[in-house]
Amino acid sequence: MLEPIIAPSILSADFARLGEEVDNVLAAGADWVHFDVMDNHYVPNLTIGPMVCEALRKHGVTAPIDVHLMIQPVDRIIPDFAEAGATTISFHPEASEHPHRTIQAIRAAGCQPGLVFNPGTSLNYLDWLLEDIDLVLLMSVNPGFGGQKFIPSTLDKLREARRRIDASDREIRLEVDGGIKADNIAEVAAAGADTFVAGSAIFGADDYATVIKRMREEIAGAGR
Ligand SMILES: O=C(CO)[C@@H](O)[C@H](O)COP(=O)(O)O
Repeated sequence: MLEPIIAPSILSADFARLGEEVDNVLAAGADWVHFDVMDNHYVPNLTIGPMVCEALRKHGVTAPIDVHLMIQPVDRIIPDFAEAGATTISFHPEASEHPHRTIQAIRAAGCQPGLVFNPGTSLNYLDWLLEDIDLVLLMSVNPGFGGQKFIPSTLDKLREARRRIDASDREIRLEVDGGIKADNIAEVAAAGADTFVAGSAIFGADDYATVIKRMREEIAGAGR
């Protein structure tokens, strides 16, 4: 099992003070910055794009930026995000007409490709794509908004994704996103996740360091 990664979703940060918020959450012990891109087409909300990613890099953010594309079409924005400093770029396979081509485009742009699965999307896309990606992201809410409740069937799906990843000899991260809190992160870790996105649970806390520390303790105690 890979070392756990905590990736706060900046969707729940104060956008008026984004650079400071990202600095604070990284200083509080976060590993990655989770960057949610919504287009008001594939999902019913509109957020941020490559210019904001580039602005965070110019601000001095050196931590990995984990870009989650909730957009359709997917491919034409990939070079822009790569140039803006994205580390991983994950997309929803059903939003791309040619998911394998999209994965190749992300890799060719110098980023790590990931596939994202909505609660209702089958893992069957992994049958022929797992060996080409570096990250599997399971949504534990329907994408579009922060602050939603964790969907419990994600636990079985995580176990199935873990089984598939363990059958591969490549290093592939298993990320989970949606309704992750200090109170449920242990069961999510026990089900096989190694990378944890949390928005409201971290940015809604008075003290980011305390909640991140508690999350790490819960993960460590989960008997992974
Ligand atoms: O991608 C999304 C929502 O579409 C997530 O990254 C949320 O931003 C997570 O927020 P919380 O459920 O942790 O508040």
